[in-house]
Amino acid sequence: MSSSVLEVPSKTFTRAEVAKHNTEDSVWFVIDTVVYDVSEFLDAHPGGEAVLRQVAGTDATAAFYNLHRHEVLQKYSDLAIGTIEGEKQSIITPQAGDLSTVPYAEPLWLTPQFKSPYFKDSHRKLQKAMRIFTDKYITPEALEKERSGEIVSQELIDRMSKAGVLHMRMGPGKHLHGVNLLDGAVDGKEFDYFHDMICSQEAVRAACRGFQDGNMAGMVIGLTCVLNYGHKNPALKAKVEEECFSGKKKICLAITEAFAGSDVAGLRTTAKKTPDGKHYIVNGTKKWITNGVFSDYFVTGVNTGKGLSVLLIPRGEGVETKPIKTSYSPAAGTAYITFDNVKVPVENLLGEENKGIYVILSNFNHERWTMACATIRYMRLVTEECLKWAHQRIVFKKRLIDQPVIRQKLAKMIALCESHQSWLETITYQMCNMSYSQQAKHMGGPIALLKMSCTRAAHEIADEAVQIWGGRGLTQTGMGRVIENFNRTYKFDSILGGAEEVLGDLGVRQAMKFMPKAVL
Ligand code: HEM
Repeated sequence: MSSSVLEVPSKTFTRAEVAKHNTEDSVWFVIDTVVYDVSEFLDAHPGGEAVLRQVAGTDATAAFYNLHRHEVLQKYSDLAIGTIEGEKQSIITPQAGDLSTVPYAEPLWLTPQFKSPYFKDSHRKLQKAMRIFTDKYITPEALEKERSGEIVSQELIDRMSKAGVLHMRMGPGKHLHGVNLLDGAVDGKEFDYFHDMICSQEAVRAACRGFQDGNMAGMVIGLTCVLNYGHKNPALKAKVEEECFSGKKKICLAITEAFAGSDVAGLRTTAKKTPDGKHYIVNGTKKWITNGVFSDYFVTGVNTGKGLSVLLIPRGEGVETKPIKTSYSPAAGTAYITFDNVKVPVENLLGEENKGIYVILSNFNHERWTMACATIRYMRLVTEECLKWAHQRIVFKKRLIDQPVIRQKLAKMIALCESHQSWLETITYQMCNMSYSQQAKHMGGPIALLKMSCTRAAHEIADEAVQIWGGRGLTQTGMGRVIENFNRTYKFDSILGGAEEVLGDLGVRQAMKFMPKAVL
């Protein structure tokens, strides 16, 4: 663990010296033994000048932590002028890659006193490397883009490509063989679903749900169809694979329409073959397409007369995308797409004509499981934030944690995190030990039920978290931003990739397939 304290100038002062700086021209105070000179910051302080003047010359530690996140002090470190003589900072400043020391903030397998049968050295190495990568590169950009609504930068995409992060997001497979994954944290041939789970769960810690989808989620669900069903046209498959993994081009999955959400059989976008049989002419619309705004390729569900087919459509004449305003950030690049007489070579058909349902279904389990990984980890992050806040927030002359009603809420949140993570790990273990066809037969139901259950749990956790945080849980900046983001966005996971109700029903119907014929 590399946690440390804030880096501040080495000069020391006595508390008596600090006390003198409570004048019109000079305002100093102490936070965790560090001396701050805010005389030039009074005008710029978002909380106003008066509150800073009220604590001038005193120890403002309790007042500060009642209102700010510790990271504020990292950001404004140039206000620190030294420390109090003979005293030491006690508040930990986390470093990139650190595990949290807050109870229940990490899954059990990452908590030193607990053991797990599932995780090997390569999982632990990957977790560490992925956390450093997320803390250093993903989180700072996520925070900026989530706010501005701009899409992910080419710089970050290039970095993810070079580090093999883009490749790993697609899950285990041949596309990882021979690729250098985070400086050798794991060999591509050994990469299993637990490594995959780690990548999802670490990246979500940036706590920016719109950016999280904007950060190549379209590729995770779209490129898979090309990898699994592009074999009829190996040259095109190789080209698209290379372009997407190198970050040069972006791809998304375009299935959903205004007419048909989870009901993929009801699609109205049509693809009709030209008389010479060389092209399809595509007409129709798509709605809520993640990354559609900036994608170069659209893996598109079309009606080919006798059924559903899937076409790889490059951006070009007749393809138009425009952003849709949703409750999460425009950073997700959510699009409304129109296809207007778009000419697509027949070689761009993925899988068989009229049998596109298999192409789409081929990735459903992985997509839903990935969403469960992320939701469960985001739930834990929210719980961690609540534990920290309850520990430091003082109201009615007591810390929140001293109120039994708050402890009840936290107990429920912790139990939901632990139970869903355990269930996820059990399912992941089965996936690691099954062939693709066994997974298709046995895991569709359990994964559907897991995703349904964790988005219900997310609903409970969002609700309790906002109650614990009050107005801050509804405020996009400052201390409660993680809670606000989660509360505003957890619903995406209960709709995307199959609505809760559809998945619950699927889980039970799948189970009934194995029901013994005998009356029990
Ligand atoms: C070096 C010292 C300080 C810095 C750099 C600082 C910075 C900030 C920043 C960036 C915010 C915006 C909200 C956020 O991002 O969390 C804020 C809000 C605020 N600050 Fe400070 N602050 C400092 C010290 C203090 C102290 C000592 C007090 C009170 C005695 C105080 C009272 C407030 C208040 C009342 C708000 C508004 C909080 C809210 O809207 O919930 N600040 N401060």
